[in-house]
Amino acid sequence: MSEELLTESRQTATTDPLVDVNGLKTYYDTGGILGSQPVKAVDGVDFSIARGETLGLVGESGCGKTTLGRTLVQLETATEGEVLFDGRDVTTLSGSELKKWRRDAQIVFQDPESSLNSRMTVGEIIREPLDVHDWPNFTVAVDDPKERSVSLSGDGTLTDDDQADITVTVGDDGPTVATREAIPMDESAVDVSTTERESSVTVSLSISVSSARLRRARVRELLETVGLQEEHYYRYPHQFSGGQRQRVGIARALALEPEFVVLDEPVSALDVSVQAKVLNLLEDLQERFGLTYLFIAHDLSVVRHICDRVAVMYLGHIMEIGETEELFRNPKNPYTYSLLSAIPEPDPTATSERVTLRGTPPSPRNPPSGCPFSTRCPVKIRPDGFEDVDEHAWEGIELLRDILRNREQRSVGIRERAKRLLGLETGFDDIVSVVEEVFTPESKTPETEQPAAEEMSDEERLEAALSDVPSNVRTHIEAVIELIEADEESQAHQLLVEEFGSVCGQEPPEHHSVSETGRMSYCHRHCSEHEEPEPVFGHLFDHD
Ligand SMILES: Nc1ncnc2c1ncn2[C@@H]1O[C@H](COP(=O)(O)OP(=O)(O)OP(=O)(O)O)[C@@H](O)[C@H]1O
Repeated sequence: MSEELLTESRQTATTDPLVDVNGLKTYYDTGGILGSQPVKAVDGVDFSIARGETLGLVGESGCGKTTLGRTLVQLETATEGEVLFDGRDVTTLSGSELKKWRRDAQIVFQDPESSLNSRMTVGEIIREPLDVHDWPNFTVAVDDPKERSVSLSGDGTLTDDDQADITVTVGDDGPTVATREAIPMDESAVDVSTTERESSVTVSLSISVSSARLRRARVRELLETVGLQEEHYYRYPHQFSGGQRQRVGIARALALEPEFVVLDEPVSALDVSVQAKVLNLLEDLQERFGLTYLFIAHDLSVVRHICDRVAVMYLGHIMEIGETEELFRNPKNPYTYSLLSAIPEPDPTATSERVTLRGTPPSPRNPPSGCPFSTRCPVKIRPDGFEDVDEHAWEGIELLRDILRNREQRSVGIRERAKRLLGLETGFDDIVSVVEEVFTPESKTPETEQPAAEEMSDEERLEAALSDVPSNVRTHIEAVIELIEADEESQAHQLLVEEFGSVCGQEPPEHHSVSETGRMSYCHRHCSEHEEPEPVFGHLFDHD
């Protein structure tokens, strides 16, 4: 497709949303006893997916991708917010209305091994949704050029939907019948007659083929559609390879002709050689049936290849969302940048700097206040007066604060928390050891320069660790140490927040438009007063 055409089709796509998500939250364990916090798996997201578009959803493990995908197809109940599907909020549907809508939105799971019932044949697996939904419903549309009132007798249900299973056209030479392509039924299986009056017409319909037979025929067609063979109908999942099993999962998802499909890591469990084939199949199916996809993935190169736009998720929030190529080439959000910088650069002469994120994301039970990424952000805004503190000392402050922040884990000792956060195997005996670990200048770490720690007093060890830390920082770190030694951990944390905190840890950011194509980024750095990023990370925002 030429560049121009691509742009044009994408512009058309974004003006016609099929799925429109507003303020969506999905929390788990909301009825927690003893005041325990819910898991805020999805914590207020807004985005839309255009008809025919593939939106990628990426982010570290546990950031809420699967929960978001499952909430969109109503396999999880939204705690708050709405999911508009063709303009209708599906979070409020229940009973038969919900069942009817489920046909339109399906999901393909990551692991075809565990998502397919091993005791059912492949045919039964694909047929199951058809049975559950009593497919086909034999909806009948009547096209009468004289536009008289129409009634139906015999088989079928009258509809004015242009996607009716059977269309009867009333004509001077008698009625003619057309069946929809997805119904594997010959027109000759429908016996139709009409009784016409001046202002009304009655259509009598008799269908001579059983639903069971049609379902079997539909399954055979679906097998072929996904690149399997008719004779696979009676085989069991264990007789197939991983790629074939995923094709079965895809056929099952397509059985009811959905408009929207959540693909939850559809190729992650497959051999690399098979991945491309399944991805090609998904692309072909999208084109053939006009499908809209939410494509959840870990593998960013796959996302870059297959998605029109990408949403980057962190701790239940969408940090950045926009057109794929633009976002990959020039990420605007510090988290997107960090995530992308972890991909090995194909061009060895490329100069962009890698950002290694420390530790793992915070728990969604206890997310940070302010920006969700604030505890790990490489370009977090500093408060006035500390702009010149060197990176190493500032990183020490952030680490110390993070160790103390995790109130949820208060039962876990400071030593253990430090160990988990820093990913170090060596233990920490006390706060002095922690301060030593996080603040000791790198130039002083070789053992030859220092007497062994056990030969030094605590004062000497702290002196060595904080020797390069500027006095305006050091005063506060010493106060923190005193508070921790007095068992006043939460006060120590409070002190760090008050002295070294900034807007990033205090207020949630806004979503800022960061490109002409409408890409959005959730970061305080886009506010005019904070636009000047620190020189060390200047390249993050100076990339065009
Ligand atoms: N049924 C559940 N009950 C309680 N917590 C849950 C449940 N399902 C998921 N979670 C939690 O919600 C958070 C988001 O999980 P989710 O599976 O949506 O993330 P993810 O980004 O899809 O992760 P992965 O990439 O590993 O699949 C995690 O902290 C997870 O432990």
